[in-house]
Amino acid sequence: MANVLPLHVFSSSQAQRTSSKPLKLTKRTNKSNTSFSTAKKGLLSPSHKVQKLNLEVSPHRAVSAVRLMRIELGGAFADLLNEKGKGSGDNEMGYVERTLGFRTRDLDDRDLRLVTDIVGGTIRWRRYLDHLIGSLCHDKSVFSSMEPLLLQILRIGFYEIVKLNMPPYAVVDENVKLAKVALRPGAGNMVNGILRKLVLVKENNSLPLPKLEGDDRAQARALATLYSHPVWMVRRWTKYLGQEEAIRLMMWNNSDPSFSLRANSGKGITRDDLATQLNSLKVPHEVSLHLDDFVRVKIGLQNVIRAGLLKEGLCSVQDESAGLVVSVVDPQPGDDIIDCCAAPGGKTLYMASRLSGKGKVHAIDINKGRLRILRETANVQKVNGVVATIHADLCTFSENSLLKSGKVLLDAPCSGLGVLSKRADLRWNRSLEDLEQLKNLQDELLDAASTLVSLGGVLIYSTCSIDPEENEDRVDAFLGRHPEFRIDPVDRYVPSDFVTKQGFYLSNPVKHSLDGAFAARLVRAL
Ligand SMILES: C[S@@+](CC[C@H](N)C(=O)[O-])C[C@H]1O[C@@H](n2cnc3c(N)ncnc32)[C@H](O)[C@@H]1O
Repeated sequence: MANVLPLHVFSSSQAQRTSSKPLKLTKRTNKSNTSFSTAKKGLLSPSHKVQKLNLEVSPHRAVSAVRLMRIELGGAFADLLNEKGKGSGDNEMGYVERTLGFRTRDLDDRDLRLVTDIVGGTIRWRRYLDHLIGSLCHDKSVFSSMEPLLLQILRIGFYEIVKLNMPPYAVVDENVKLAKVALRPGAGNMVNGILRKLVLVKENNSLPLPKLEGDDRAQARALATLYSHPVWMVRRWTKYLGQEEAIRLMMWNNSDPSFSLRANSGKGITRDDLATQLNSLKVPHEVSLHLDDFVRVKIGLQNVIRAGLLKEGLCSVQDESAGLVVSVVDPQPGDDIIDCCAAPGGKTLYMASRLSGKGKVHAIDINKGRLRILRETANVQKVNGVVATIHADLCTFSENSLLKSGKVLLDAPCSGLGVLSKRADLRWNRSLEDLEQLKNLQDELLDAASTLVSLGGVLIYSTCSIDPEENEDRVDAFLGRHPEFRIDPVDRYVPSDFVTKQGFYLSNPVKHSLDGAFAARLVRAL
């Protein structure tokens, strides 16, 4: 980290005496009005002469607490790639300084790993953790009016003790220190009291958790707390999958995600080349059983990012479930493909790499910024010669365009219910109402995309959802409106294990240990 300004090292006792605390945290009443102001302008200004360095607070906890605040306010993402892709340690400490008014020592690799684990885990387990915290506060109003930073510190402590099984008294001490320095001594005392109660009930094996009993509603509420998901998701999955399978799915969503890397054949990189690079970086990996260009990585993605493999376009992070959607499209050299909702380009770029320099992928998207990312990545990955971007609303574009193709992909906006293990915060940002709106949008986009399919051509409809109402039901409804289309079973394109009875592609997180994804091939009559 480039410390260009003189540092003033200070201790927690000094911190408590510091009168110009930059953080003003409002009381938490509900999520939507949660707010906190960042440091006073003076502390942010480049002319500020002294950075306060606190060596007593553990860096990963300070960074985690601030990141959790930012995620709740919508200013950050919880997934590994976003947090690490930015080169991160420096950025993160900058946020700590601007938010809390002090820096800690620089984050090392272990700290960065801990931040990832703690932030991801604390978000996934939020409902469970809040239930425990609320139960151990001496009265309900203490929890409901708790200030946001204090709550985040408690969630971190609870997660470390209950889910990471870290040495409890060290966790108590460290989080008390953080609360004292970042807030005030009284906050430290409160953290101390509640965490110590937790240690006691955990040691006695008497965590105050709900029992799975009563009617369906009561059981759904208990499961939602025990496995930390919104109640509506539990009810939906119980209805579609049964209780046991729903529990397995929630356990998958709460597990540490693994990532797949795609060797970029567009740049002449083979999977063997990628494996050699990973070996030299000491990143353990396994080759994909389903796709020639893919490897799976459980740990060490940080090393891959730091070594610049992504930046140089040698490989991309792409889940095999998304790669298999491209297999369903079956791009061949010389093809002209329309990708209707293309940005940020995961599938466009993989399809482009499979064209071996011949043909074109027309990448349409309504979002200019995401489309710019797609263009830049296509340049880096050296597939820009076969990618043309079109910034447009698919619905108006399809009304006015003469462009038609024998292969049209609609990777529709969806709930993302198949990718909850990677997108830790997504479960809390989705509602049943969103699902209804998305279904209408999916129908509209399907109708629009279908007009771009030439006679005898194929429309591939895909989502990263496992919800039948976004998948099979949308296809059924489409076929009802468009009798000129029929289902083309996907068994020629993906392993039989992924083919549903109706001939669709479905990757099931529990069964395949991949993200959930869906695709249907719909052929237009000649
Ligand atoms: C699921 S994402 C696509 C992901 C992409 N296919 C990939 O593999 O990286 C859905 C995309 O649809 C785009 N979108 C939503 N409504 C649209 C519309 N009316 N016209 C065109 N694009 C739209 C969004 O901007 C978003 O980028």
